[in-house]
Amino acid sequence: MMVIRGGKGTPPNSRGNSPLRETFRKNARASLDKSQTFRSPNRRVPQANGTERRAVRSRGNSPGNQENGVAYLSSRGSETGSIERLDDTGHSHRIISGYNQVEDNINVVVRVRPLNHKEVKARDISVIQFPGNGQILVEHLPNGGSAHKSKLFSYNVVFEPAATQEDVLQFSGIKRLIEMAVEGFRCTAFCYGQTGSGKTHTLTGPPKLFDKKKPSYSDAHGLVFRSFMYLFKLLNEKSDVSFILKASFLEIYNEKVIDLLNPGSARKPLAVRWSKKARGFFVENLFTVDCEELDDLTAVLEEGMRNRSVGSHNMNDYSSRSHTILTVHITSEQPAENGVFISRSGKINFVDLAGSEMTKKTQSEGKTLEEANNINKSLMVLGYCIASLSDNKRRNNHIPYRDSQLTKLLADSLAGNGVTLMIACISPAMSNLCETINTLRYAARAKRIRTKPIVLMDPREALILTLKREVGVLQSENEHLRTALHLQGSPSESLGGKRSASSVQVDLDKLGELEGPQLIDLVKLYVAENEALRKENTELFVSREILMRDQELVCRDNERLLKKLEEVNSVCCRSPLLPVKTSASASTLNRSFVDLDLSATNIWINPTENSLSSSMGKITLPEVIQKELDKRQIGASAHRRHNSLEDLSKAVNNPVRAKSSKSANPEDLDIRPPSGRRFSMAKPTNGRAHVDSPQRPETPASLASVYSSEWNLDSPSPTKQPDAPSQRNSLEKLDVGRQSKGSMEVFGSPISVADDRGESDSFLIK
Ligand SMILES: Nc1ncnc2c1ncn2[C@@H]1O[C@H](COP(=O)(O)OP(=O)(O)OP(=O)(O)O)[C@@H](O)[C@H]1O
Repeated sequence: MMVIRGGKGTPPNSRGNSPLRETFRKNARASLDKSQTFRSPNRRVPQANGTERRAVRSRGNSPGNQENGVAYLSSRGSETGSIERLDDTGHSHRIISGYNQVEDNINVVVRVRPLNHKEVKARDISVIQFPGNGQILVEHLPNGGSAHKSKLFSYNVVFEPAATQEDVLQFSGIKRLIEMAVEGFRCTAFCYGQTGSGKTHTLTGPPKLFDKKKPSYSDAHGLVFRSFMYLFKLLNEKSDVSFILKASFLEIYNEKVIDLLNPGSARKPLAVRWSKKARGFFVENLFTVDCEELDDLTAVLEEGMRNRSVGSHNMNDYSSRSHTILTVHITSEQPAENGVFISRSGKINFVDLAGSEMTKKTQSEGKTLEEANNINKSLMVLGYCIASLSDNKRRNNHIPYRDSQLTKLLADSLAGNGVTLMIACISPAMSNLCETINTLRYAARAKRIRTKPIVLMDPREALILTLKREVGVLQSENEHLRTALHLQGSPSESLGGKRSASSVQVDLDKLGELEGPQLIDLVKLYVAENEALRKENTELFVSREILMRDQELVCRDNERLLKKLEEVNSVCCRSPLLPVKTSASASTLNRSFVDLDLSATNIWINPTENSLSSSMGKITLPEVIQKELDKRQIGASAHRRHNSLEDLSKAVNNPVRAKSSKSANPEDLDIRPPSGRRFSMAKPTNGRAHVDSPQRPETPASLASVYSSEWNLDSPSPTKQPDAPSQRNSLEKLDVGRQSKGSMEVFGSPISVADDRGESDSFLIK
């Protein structure tokens, strides 16, 4: 298993000195050095003056993406262009041409192999022309009569017969695919074409390359090995990211999945199953090898190549008799903000499809014929799937992935969240015209398929990241509310003394090493802290709202009393008995809000109890009035109600239902039905809570009539007691019994109050 650990706070050189990393670097460097030998001999052409001229150059409007002076044809850009190579005689030959490509469609490139010895011997001619701009012109198509017609096809990139293996690596778009796999995408590169068209040659190299125990590196090495080297080069550059590589190699032979890394003497087939969790097919018990170094990946490739099924027929002496899939899983861990690591799981599949065969031409018989039939059948299913997926009308209908093992395993690459590159291999020979046209049509259809690439991220870490952000927001919001409400206490208190996730010092270097259970613990900690903060947040909002309501009631009562006083003064006395001045008037209270400058923050702050009580203290109320007020618990309510908040909060924070006998005092709440219409709760009778129906709303106006006593603040003698029964009822309604049972939810969640028979009703607190 390759682990290049990194993280915030760890100096790169200290990581670089780890023996594991040093081994990796040495190997990667050695392997990359070997890559120098891949340089095509005709890449630099000796000049008459003894200098060397670069043999690959761009022409026309080909992309200006220059690397070491070599023009690169981007397969994902919007440019069109071509690349030429100068031959030994100094003549230029175009080797590659490209056309702009639409993002997220399957990227299709075509490689045309040279005429082989057999074809040359048989004086076969090439029917392929290369007009440039990613186009292929196929000539000599039968036109029904004696004349011939031609057909033009367009692809992302076209590799002409002179293109080398290195050119395919550089210009096919495989490099971008590897980069995306490292970024967490699921990528697939697959070769398609008739038998003997050069699929295996393109992916892995010529036959017998892997027959030797220790193959020497050569120009002949195909795309897979070159991709491995590019992958390690990339990983080496990303020193701040840790990577874990794993590889598997399988073949689908006669519809049976065989593990090429662990075939066993009986070559027992493995089952292909559907994973509900991953929503995709997978091969059960497939051997997966941890790969620390490039050599490990190469060993996987060599082992698989040695174990795969190869046969001989008329058109290819080393014909693949199976479809092979080599997969490299790339898991990365990258430090993100707040000491959290982001994990991504990408992969890249290299798929070498067995070639379609015209059994008449290949003269297959017996075992080879059976193989050919299975190959053709599975390719036909693949063809159906591609045709359906490329047709906008049919792509949402049933796609027959389940009809072959191949399509099951390629389903995600074809239509899922992956990124796919198709390399269509064709023969230029006239004798293969029919198969060539079929392959080109196939490829043209595949080009129309759109995929939706997504990055796979570890959900636990994504969750940690989200929770951490949320905790931060809630903490600052709660801090703000606490300051506004003049409340003491730290968030840790609100967690009930529990350890908070934010207090845990996450060691960035060690986070990546955390095992599953430890990560789960961390997530749990964050969830707990998040919940506690939410609770606290709710409590603070409840406190604020209730204090506001209390204040409002006190102000209204005060105003009503003052109004009555004025009336009494004007009716009973010739001259006013008292200067109408109370420090607890609504205007005063409102002024105190202004003084606190809360309008700006839109946060209401309860005027300090001291200021309220001191101002109230200036007023000597008549005893009977004081009694009445005490009875109704007005004035002192702010304090009392504040105390009851604790209970209320407890009730609120307990699961939806909570006994109100201990928790909320409904008197302290302005309770409204869920519709928002306000109504009151009647005083409990015989221990029962009675809930008035919403059809009998109790408005602030009706509450205003509660205090109908007429009194003179200067005069100790009360003039009237509250007497009207309706008013008394209202008063009683206000003074809802503390014994009533109920349950509630605050702010958007219903509160229900149940009597001792279990009947309940729900409310919203505004
Ligand atoms: N671009 C090329 N340059 C030189 N030789 C090539 C090229 N492409 C293919 N060949 C040669 O053609 C022969 C057949 O190629 P290969 O085995 O790769 O075909 P294939 O498409 O994989 O066939 P099958 O489907 O039967 O496995 C091999 O000897 C291979 O080396």
